[in-house]
Amino acid sequence: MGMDYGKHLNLHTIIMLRDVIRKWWQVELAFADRHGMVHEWQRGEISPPPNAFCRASLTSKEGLRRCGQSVRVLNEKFKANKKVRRSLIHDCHLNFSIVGAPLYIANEYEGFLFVEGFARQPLDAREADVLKSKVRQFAPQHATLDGRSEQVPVLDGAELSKLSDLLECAANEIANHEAAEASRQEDGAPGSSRELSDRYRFEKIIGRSGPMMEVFRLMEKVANSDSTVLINGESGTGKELVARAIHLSGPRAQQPFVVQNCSAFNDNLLESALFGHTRGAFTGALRDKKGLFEVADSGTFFLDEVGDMSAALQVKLLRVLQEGTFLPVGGTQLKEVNVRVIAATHKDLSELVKRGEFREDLYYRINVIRVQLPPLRERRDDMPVLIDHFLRKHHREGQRARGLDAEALAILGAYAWPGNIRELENEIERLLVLGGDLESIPAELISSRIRDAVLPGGGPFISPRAHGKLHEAVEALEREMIQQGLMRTRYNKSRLARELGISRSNLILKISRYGLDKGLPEDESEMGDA
Ligand SMILES: Nc1ncnc2c1ncn2[C@@H]1O[C@H](COP(=O)(O)OP(=O)(O)OP(=O)(O)O)[C@@H](O)[C@H]1O
Repeated sequence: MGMDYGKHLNLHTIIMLRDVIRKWWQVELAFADRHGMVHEWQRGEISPPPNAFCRASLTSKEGLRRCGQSVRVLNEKFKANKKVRRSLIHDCHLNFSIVGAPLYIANEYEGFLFVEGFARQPLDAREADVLKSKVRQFAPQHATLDGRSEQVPVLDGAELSKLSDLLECAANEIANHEAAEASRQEDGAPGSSRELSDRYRFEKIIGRSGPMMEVFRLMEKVANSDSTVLINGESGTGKELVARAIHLSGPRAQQPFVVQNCSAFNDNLLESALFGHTRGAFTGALRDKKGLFEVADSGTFFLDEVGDMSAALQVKLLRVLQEGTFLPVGGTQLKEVNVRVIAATHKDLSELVKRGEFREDLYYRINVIRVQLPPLRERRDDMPVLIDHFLRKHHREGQRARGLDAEALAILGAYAWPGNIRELENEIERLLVLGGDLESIPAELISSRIRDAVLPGGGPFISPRAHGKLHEAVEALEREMIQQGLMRTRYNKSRLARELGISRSNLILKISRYGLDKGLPEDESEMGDA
C-alpha cells in the first residue's frame, strides 16, 4: 500500500519547514516515494529553483528525465542501506548535490525527503561555462541560459549538516504522525485489527514512536534465536514486558518463563533461589530444593537487575551461560540445564565493568544483543495510545468515563514521568477509581505530585500541545534567519519583510516573539525604514 504524501505536505510543521528551507538556503524541499518517483514532479508541481541550471534542466523533457534518474540513484542507495537510517548525499547529473533523509513508517522504507540543486563549494566562471554547455545539449531552448555562478546556492559542511538534521527530523515527524494515525484507525475499526496485529507481533506492548519501532525491530530479530539478550532501561519502562514478549514469540513459548530479581535478596538466599540447595547445605535446609535455573530448564530465565549480583554469583552465572552447568549450594554434582537468559538492568553495565564491580567476561557474554528501552519522557508521542490502553485495561463495569478532558491530557503530557509507564499506568488506574463515574475525567483529580510539577505555583497552564522536535528546529532556524537578516539590512524591517515574503507587521511579531528586539534602541530599530 503506497502512502499518501500529499497529506504530509499539509502538516503545519512541514509547510513551515519548506518555507524556511526555501528562504534560508534558496532550495526546495521535495518527496520521493519508495520507487524514487518525485511526488511534486509527478503532479507537475515543479517549483522553479533559483538555480538557473536546475531550472533549465527541470523544464526540459530530457533534463527532467536525467534529474529523475539522479533521484532514483539516491533511492537505490537508501534501499541498499536499510541499516543506516541517516541522510545521504548524492551528486546529480549536473554535479550539484542532493541530500535526502529516508522515511520509515512502521519499519517499512517509504521513500525519502530531499533537497537538490546546490553546490558544496562556489563555482568559478569556467565551471559555470562547462555547465551551460552541458545543459544546452539536452535543453537547446535554453541557448541563452543566464545561469551565473553566483546564483547557485552553496551549502558547505556546517550548513549541509544542519539541513540534513532538519530533513531527518522531518522524516521522524512524518513517521510519528503516520503511526499515531494508524493506531487511531486500529482503535476505531475493530475489523482491521486482525491484519494489524499480524504486523505488530508484540501486541501487548503499546507504542508506535520511533524509539519503540526500533525496539520492535530488535525484538523481531532476537525472538527466534537463542541468544542472550540484555535489556537496558529505567524502572517501569517495560523491561519485563519485553522479556516476556520475546519469550512468547520464540520457539520456547510453551516452556516456562521464570523471573528473578537479583537485588531483592541477600547473597546466600539468591544463590539458593537460583541454583537450589542440597539437604543440610545450611541450617534450615531440611530437604533438597530445586533452583530456578532448573525450573526454567528448556525455557527462558529473566534475570532482573543483573547488575546487583555479587562477584561470586557472577562467576556461577557465567558458567551456566557458557557451559550450561551449575552446582547447587552444598552439592557436589554438577547439574545441566538448557536455559535462555534474558537479563535486565537500569544501570550502565559498562560503567560497572570499568569500576570493577561487574565481570568483564560476563558482561560480554550477556551483552550479545542489547535492547534499549526509552524512558517515557523521550517517547511522548506514545502517550495518547498508552493512556487509551490503560483506560481500557482498568475500566470497571458500570464506569462511565471514556477519557480525560483536554486540560487533564495536557498536564499528563507535560509531566516528566520519572517512574515511566508504571507510574502512568498507576495514575490512570487511580483516576478511574476517583472519576470513573464522570463522563470525562477532569484535571483536578490528577495527583497533586504531578499537577504541582507541571504547574509551578498553580499558575495558568500554557502550551497544551507538546512541541515536536522539528517544530523547535524550524523555529530556531527562523530565528537565526531573522537575526542575520536584521544585521544584513541594518535593521530595515520593511526591506527584510519584503525579502522574506512576509508582511512587516508579521515580521515585527516574530522579532518580538524570538526576543530579537531586546537591547535594540527603539529609534535605531526604525532607522532604515524611513
Ligand atoms: N509499552 C508498554 N505498553 C503497555 N504497557 C506497558 C508498556 N511498558 C510497560 N508497561 C506496563 O508498565 C508496567 C511496568 O512494566 P515492567 O514491569 O515490564 O517494567 P520494568 O522496566 O521491568 O520495571 P522494573 O525495572 O521497575 O522492574 C507493567 O504493568 C507493564 O505492563
